[in-house]
Amino acid sequence: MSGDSIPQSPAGAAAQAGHDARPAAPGRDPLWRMIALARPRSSRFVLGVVLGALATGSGVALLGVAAWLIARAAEHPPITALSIAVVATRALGISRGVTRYLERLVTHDAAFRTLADVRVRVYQRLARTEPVRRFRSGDLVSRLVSDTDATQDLLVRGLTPPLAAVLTGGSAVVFCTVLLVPGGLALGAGLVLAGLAVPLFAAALGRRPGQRQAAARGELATALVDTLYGAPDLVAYGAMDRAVARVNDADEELTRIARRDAAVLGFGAGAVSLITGLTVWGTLLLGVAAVEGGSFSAVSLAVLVLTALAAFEIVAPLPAVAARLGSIRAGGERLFGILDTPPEVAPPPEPGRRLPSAEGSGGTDGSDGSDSGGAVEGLRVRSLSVRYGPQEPWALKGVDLGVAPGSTVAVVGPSGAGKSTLAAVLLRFRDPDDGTVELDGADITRYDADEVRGAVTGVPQDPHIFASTVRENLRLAAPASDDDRLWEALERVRLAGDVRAMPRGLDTEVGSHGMRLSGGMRQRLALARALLAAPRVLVLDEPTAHLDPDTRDAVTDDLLTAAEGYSTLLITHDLAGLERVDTVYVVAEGEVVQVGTHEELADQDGWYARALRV
Ligand SMILES: Nc1ncnc2c1ncn2[C@@H]1O[C@H](COP(=O)(O)OP(=O)(O)OP(=O)(O)O)[C@@H](O)[C@H]1O
Repeated sequence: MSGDSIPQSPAGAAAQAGHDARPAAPGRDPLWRMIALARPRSSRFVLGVVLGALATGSGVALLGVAAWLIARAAEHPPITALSIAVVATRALGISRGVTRYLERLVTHDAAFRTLADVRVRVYQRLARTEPVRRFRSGDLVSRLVSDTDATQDLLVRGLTPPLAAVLTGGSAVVFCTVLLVPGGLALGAGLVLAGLAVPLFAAALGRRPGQRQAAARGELATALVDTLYGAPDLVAYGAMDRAVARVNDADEELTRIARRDAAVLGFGAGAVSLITGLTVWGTLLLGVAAVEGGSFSAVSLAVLVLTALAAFEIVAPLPAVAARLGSIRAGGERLFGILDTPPEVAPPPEPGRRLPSAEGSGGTDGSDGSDSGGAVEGLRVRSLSVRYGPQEPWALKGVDLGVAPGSTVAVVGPSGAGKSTLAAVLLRFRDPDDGTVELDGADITRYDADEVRGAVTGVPQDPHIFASTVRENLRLAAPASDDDRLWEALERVRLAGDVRAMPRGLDTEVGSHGMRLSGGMRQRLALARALLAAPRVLVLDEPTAHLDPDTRDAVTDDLLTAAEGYSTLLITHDLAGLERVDTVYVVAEGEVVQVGTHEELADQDGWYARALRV
């Protein structure tokens, strides 16, 4: 069959399309998309804007009333003429504090709740693994922490204060215009300049450094994580100085950006102060002229000028917020870089559907029968073809193989033959482009990845051992397991003796990445963990790839002994121990080229016999 002529199954085509797409670019500005994340809490944010407007409005009104009170008091009126203003001053002073407190409470509460939703979405996306493999670890941490926090920054500082400023600023302008039209217009012009023109300019100035800031933070985190985790190798190869220099470079870049950021902030604050001064002077001069003309009272002049002065307090924080929009937008882009990462496996047609039980061998799940008709027990791979992109060569081409219940099957072949691709399909990390994989008669692409991984599990080439105790590493697979079950699993993989000899037994800390264990012990621990999950099929993907030749044979032997009774698929390029497996499939360039027992293949002319002789 010509590789390119293999037709694609719907699931494969969907996954292919998803895989080939770069992180989806929905075309909308990340700032709007971040604001849209807050939609479920929109009523709280609206309440926050109203409270913010009341707080700033109280502040402006307080100064206006205070100005009236002082100016009117200078005319020595009867005390009753001042009593309402005295009460109003007290009331406004209290309401300013109370509404400000409530505004902070409501908007922060809404922002933190939104942030919690966003973090859950990001973690759920990461749990589907594609982003974890696509991004470097330090960069990923930076995306998880700082870039997710950018959403909070936008919602708390970038959303409610400008909207509250529009409400209060507009009211102040209307009030001042009612007092004195030229004064109100001057205030309006000043507020537009300070609250709109300066922030827009600050946003334009801050856009470039802001964009670079998020990436620079990611670069610094990546350089740090690489240096810390790679320290032994860096020291061994004398490359530590270069790694530290990379960290320094990233740090200097971040400092340069912070300096530029500070300059933009300084410009914004200075420009607002200048405009405030000029506008207040302008209203004062216009007011004085009106007083001299006899059309305006001296008391109103005091109110006009102090109201104008107070109104600028509303817009003063806006340039700083605007200057940060560049880095917030860049943080949003990086955040959506994770959320938009396309899935490598298509979602099943009926999410949440359970795999039919092994005893039922298909047909018990109420399916339409297409994945249970003529069901065979165990794992069955039929005409499986996979490639990593429409232009890529086929990694697997029309592969057929089966693992009967309780049997052990090995897939062997040279590097690049497609063995790991097969493991990825079986564990539902990739979809077939053509063909099917059936577990006890059920097509695995019709089930959620988690459901499939509960039934097909195993030991990857480089299993992750968590920086915790032996017990916790084991209980990851079966949290309810008691110690007897854990010891049973350890006995089975021949690790119990080693763990008993450890100072704290099951409570021994194994170190980061299991560094306090030998390579063989790590593989055994990973297999014990897989056995505790009680899978229907065990997939051992090159379980001894990282071990030295002496340990390799013993570990393979022990793993095969431990896996006895399970349906086991051993993927390996190492032929040691294969006399113990029931069937060996030889894969080369994505195709099955030989099938048989070890003895049969050893007698045949072919890759297997040649590899045995090496
Ligand atoms: N993520 C990927 N993107 C593109 N091509 C890939 C990817 N992973 C594997 N391939 C290609 O698919 C083919 C099969 O690779 P695979 O890793 O499955 O082989 P393998 O037999 O497991 O090799 P090894 O023993 O060296 O791991 C190779 O040509 C490889 O270059």
